[in-house]
Amino acid sequence: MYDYDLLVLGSGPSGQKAAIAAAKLGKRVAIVDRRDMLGGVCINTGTVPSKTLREAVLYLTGLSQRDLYGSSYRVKEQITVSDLAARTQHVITRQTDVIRNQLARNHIAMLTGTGRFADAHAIWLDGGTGHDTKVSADKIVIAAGTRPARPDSVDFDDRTIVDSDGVINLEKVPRSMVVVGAGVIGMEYASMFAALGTKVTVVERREKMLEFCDEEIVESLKYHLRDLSVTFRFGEEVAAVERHQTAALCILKSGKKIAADTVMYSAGRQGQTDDLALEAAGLSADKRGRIDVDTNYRTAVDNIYAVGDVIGFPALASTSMEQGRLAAQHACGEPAREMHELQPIGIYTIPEISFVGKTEDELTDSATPFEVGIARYRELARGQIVGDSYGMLKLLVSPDDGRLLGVHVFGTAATDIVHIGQAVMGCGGTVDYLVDTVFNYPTLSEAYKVAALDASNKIRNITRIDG
Ligand SMILES: Cc1cc2nc3c(=O)[nH]c(=O)nc-3n(C[C@H](O)[C@H](O)[C@H](O)COP(=O)(O)OP(=O)(O)OC[C@H]3O[C@@H](n4cnc5c(N)ncnc54)[C@H](O)[C@@H]3O)c2cc1C
Ligand SMILES: NC(=O)c1ccc[n+]([C@@H]2O[C@H](COP(=O)([O-])OP(=O)(O)OC[C@H]3O[C@@H](n4cnc5c(N)ncnc54)[C@H](O)[C@@H]3O)[C@@H](O)[C@H]2O)c1
Repeated sequence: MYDYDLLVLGSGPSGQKAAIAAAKLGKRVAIVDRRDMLGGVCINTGTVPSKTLREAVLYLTGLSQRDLYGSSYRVKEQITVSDLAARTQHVITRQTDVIRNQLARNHIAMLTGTGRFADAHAIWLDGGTGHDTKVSADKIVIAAGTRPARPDSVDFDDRTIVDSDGVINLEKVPRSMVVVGAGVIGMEYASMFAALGTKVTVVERREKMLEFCDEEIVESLKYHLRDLSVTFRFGEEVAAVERHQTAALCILKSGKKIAADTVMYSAGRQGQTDDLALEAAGLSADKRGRIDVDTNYRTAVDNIYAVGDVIGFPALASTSMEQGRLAAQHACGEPAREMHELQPIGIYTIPEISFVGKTEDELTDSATPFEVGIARYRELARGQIVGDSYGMLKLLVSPDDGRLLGVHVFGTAATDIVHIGQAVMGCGGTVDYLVDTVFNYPTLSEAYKVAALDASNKIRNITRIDG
């Protein structure tokens, strides 16, 4: 008899949902995580702190209100790190309490410490007492997540040269900053610091950034960030980052050197599998620490599952939660439907970006005909009311049957309103539904109707000409 029916390694979004799903099926469940890491990277160093920091930045700088009150409008003149940290700490504490409560009321045992495999049905729990405890389970779910990649060529000191974990603990708002890597993490933090008045330089190895997004929207983002004095260096690779007395020095392969108060290295992440003694369970990870799974999130060993960032793409809190739930259902022999293929992407840059479905480039590459319908926030009453003159919603519509092929949103509440398009697409709706629907007025959601009318008008014009 095992100690538990299901044991989860890691309490991030995927681990929590796996544990709760199994508990709801009446299983005896335990979840293991290190002290002070309840909620995982998501709550403690990643999603939640970064999104809270963004809200604090937007509020205190008054940036989103400047269209209405003038370019010098600010809520607070000198914004300090403690102004920003206060809000972040408050939200982390509250969210951790919520998670602790949810786990407790589902009778999930919380085991504190680092787990490593003893064999395929047991782990050693190192609680820091000097005496490891063996805990066994019928099924084990690995939800160990990732940590920032830290190459040897970068002289991290967690003060002037930081990764995305360290950036939330900076002692002061830097006057200048180099962001290495224009991925999602890099661009979200570049936006926040630029809004705070830091002179930001972004160095990116590729010629373009956020290539999976709509190109027009990425162009708009670059325009806005340049307006906040961000410099982009595309097609440039950082070879090394050195710490000096007064500043950090970023050395590019091209020979350029960039000095800055702070360097944030955000060029990828590494699966947290090196502490897991995977070989004791008959498992292994790839060189980026990721574990292979099948469509049911089962690893090469039948009773062991892996979910969340540790299995790689798309590595989002949103998808991780679903993976955890589905893995637990499968492990407990409970039938479940597959995750819906339509998954939204939300990027909390300033302004924010969100989309679902295909991009124009993808449709063009696959020779799929489409028409574009656009709504600009500045032409919506709500856009004027909230002072967003740059936002836009773009619908990509099939001229053959009116199906929505993609929805792309830029600006205020993009990450929320994208779900309207996702629901219509997911239910097989067409552009006609949006044309015929009455939306609350004044709202940003009304953009759907405006864009749908735009696309329908264009399709009708072509049909008239084409016969
Ligand atoms: C700066 C940043 C911003 C982000 N923003 C967003 C966003 O806006 N939206 C979004 O959807 N996603 C975002 N993400 C991604 C999101 O945070 C991750 O996808 C999500 O946290 C992954 O969840 P997970 O369940 O894999 O576990 P994680 O949250 O990675 O947590 C893993 C947990 O496992 C524990 N663990 C590891 N090894 C062991 C062991 N041996 N024993 C015990 N415990 C162990 C760790 O301590 C940790 O608590 C962001 C990430 C970062 C870094
Ligand atoms: N809003 C969100 O959903 C959100 C927010 C943050 C993070 N995340 C997730 O976190 C994960 C990690 O994000 P990330 O941004 O760290 O990784 P990433 O791999 O997406 O981006 C890293 C970037 O750094 C560049 N790069 C690598 N080495 C370089 C070098 N030496 N010099 C210059 N450029 C270099 C790469 O070309 C790449 O564009 C992603 O999977 C992302 O989905 C999601």
